[in-house]
Amino acid sequence: MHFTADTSMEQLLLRTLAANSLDLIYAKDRNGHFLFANVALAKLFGLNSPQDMLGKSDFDLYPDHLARGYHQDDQQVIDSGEPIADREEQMIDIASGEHRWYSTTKIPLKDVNGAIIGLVGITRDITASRNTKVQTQALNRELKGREALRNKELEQLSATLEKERQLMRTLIDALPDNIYAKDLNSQFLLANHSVADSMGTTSTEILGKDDFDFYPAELAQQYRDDEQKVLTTGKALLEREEPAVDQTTGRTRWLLTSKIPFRNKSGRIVGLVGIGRDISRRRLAELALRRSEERFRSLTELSSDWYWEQDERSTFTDLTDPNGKSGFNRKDILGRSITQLPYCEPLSGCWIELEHTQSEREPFRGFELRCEKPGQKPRFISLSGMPVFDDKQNFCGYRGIGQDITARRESEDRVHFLATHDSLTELPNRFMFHEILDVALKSAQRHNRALAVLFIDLDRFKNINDTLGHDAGDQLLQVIGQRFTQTLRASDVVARLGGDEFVVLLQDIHTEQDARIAAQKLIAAAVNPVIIRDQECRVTASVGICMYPADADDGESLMKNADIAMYLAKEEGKNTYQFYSPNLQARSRERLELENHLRLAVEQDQLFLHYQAKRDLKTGAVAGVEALVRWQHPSLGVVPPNDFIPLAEETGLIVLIGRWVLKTACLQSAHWQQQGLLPVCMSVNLSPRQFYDEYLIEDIRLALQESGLAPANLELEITESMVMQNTDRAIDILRSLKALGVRLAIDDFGVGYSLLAQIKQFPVDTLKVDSSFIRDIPANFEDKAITQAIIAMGKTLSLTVIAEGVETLEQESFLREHNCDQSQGYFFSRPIAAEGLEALLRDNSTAK
Ligand SMILES: Nc1nc2c(ncn2[C@@H]2O[C@@H]3COP(=O)(O)O[C@H]4[C@@H](O)[C@H](n5cnc6c(=O)[nH]c(N)nc65)O[C@@H]4COP(=O)(O)O[C@H]3[C@H]2O)c(=O)[nH]1
Repeated sequence: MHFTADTSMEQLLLRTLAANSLDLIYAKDRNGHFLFANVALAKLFGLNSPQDMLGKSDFDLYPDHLARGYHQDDQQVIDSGEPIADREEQMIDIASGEHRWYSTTKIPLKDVNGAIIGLVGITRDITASRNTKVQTQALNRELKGREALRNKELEQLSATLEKERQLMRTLIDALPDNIYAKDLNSQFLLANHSVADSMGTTSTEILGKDDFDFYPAELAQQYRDDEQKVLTTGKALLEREEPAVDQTTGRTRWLLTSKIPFRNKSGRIVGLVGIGRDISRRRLAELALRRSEERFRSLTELSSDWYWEQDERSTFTDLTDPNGKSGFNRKDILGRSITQLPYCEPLSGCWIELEHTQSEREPFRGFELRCEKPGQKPRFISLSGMPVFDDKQNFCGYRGIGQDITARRESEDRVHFLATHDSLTELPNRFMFHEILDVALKSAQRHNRALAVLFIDLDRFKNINDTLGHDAGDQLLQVIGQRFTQTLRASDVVARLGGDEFVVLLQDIHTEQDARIAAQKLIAAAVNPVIIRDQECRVTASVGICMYPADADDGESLMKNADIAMYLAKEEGKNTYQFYSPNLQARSRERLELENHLRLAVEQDQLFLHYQAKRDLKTGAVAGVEALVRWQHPSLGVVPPNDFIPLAEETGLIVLIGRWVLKTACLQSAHWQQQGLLPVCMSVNLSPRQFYDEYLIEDIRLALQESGLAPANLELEITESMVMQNTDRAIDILRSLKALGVRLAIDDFGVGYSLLAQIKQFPVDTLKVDSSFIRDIPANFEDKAITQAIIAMGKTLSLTVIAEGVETLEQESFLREHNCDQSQGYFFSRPIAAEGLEALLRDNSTAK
């Protein structure tokens, strides 16, 4: 079927549209022959008019393979009655030969009955849009691909970020430091476990809160102020040490805190990051260290110690000496070793020993040095040091302390001095003397030289000690000790053995004569008076000499033999010297035996009394009786008092003997009275020791009490010398005795040359003229004059005067003539036993 010219308006419009359409518009019959084609289609085939298309099929226009395809599509539309819409397909532009894309819609062409008579097709050149579409699709595809990629990347990134976030979180939570972030209001944006734990909360709960929610206000305010400063100034706060209170334990911890501002992209500060490291331990350690250092410093300041350090060459590198006790300036010692210390020398050991110790890197303790700077007192220091090693055990040097031990050393020297010297005289003591003697003996042996030991005992020293008191005695010993030392040569040694005993070592001597001269000098030195408390005190010295090697060849024997010789000198009358000789030893032994026997004598009642009567020169009657002690020695027979009283006095046994005499004499006198005899005064001798014995008064009181004797019938005889030494003390004792009611007599008067004025002070009743003045009467004019004077003096003082040792009628006549009150002596009566005297007393009683 063809379209005709008389189609309606509508057809016209369609034709116009179709003719002008750029799309290819066509209609085909059921066989595929074109019923209609518009201009655009005709142009496609290079035909001038669409009319040229009519009746043709695609096989006429297209290559077969294309035509077949189109034909199939056509048939499909015709057969199925279903249109093909917008089928895109590529077609060749026949005119240009180029491939172009078309979108084809084929719709079944129906007649008025609805029967399909062909098809209508519209094909639009969509090459451009297709290309655009393809491009767009490609672009989209690419975009999609990219998006997918990006999404993948984003996913990966986010996974990575999450991982990192987790990692970071784990990390910051695992860190022991406080890590947190805060916003501009100091509110927490982030906080790790450490922060949360210290605040007693959780990392989540903390968010949005600030320090005021957890800390005391003052502390929180301090934090806030710091943070605001960081946030406003933009300056980080770095490593500030600050306290923090642990909210769980309440414990104050110390944190080393840094707060750093952080900014957004535009550089504006939006918050801060904080890191706080717990430095409590470090601080405690520092505190402990500081305290330890302070302690060390204050102890160093307090102590007399100083502290030093040395390098590996053992030279000083440091000196801590806050009190300047070392006596060294730093510059004096830095760079020097101990052996190079100025003005110092070793005391203990020697430099080599110390150097060896230090080279062996061994510790040393108490290495003592003597330091003596010119013109200064020597100082003593002690150094102790320990080697110092580093972690790898490499030797780094020494460190140690120093101590000024001058005081200790001086006191040690003092102790040594005291141990070896007599504290009173400061002379060497017995111990020291033995040491010196041993050394001297060895030297004498080696050099074949002689030496001498002189034993000195002061005569009458005990008397002075007893009468003047111990202080005076001590003073005397000091003076005599000094004199002895000054008298001898520097090489000689004077020592004090104790009491009044001195010993001298003469070293450089050749003969006995040298020792003799020394002994004479010593005796002369002792004899010079010593003024003590304004009183002249005199002692003499008895010296015993023992020579090495002649008399002994060891120290002990030398001392012993010199002692024996000294006793001989005493026996020889004192104030003299005596050389040792072997027979002296026998005498000394005898003396020792006597002493032992005397002791036994007291215990075994070997002592007894003789009594000597005194005559009243006016009446001729017995005026009194003197008790005189005797010793009935088991083998020697009766020993006279002059043979044992001095020994008893020396050994102190006299006190016991005297007590016994007192008691016995009082009992005897009382006994005579009980026998009906007239009471006579009983005289008893007191020895110096006894006189000054602290129990004397008590002894007398007891003797009187036990015997019942009236005190007035007891007279105590004391010698002139006993009271003249320490008159004050003697007067005191005499007064105490007088207070007992007893009589007192001065015996042996005249030999001591006492002055009348002195005698006046003593509360005595009787003066006994010494027998030495009587002995040569009437021949000796002088003795007569002295006796006369003594009697006169006694009478002036209203004292009873009695003469001793009256042996002849002439003597007694002389005494009576010169108003002497009484006489005592062999002329009237010898000392006799109690029984004999009892008879005399009886006669005396009957005569009255
Ligand atoms: N040649 C001579 N001698 C005469 C004569 N008349 C008396 N005698 C002796 O002279 C001494 C007198 O005693 P004395 O001067 O106190 O001297 C006493 C006295 O100092 C002391 N003595 C005696 N008995 C004691 C005593 O009990 N205690 C103390 N402490 N000393 C005593 O011993 C010294 C000597 O005593 P005796 O040997 O008993 O010696 C006695 C006596 O026997 C005489 O006419 N011619």
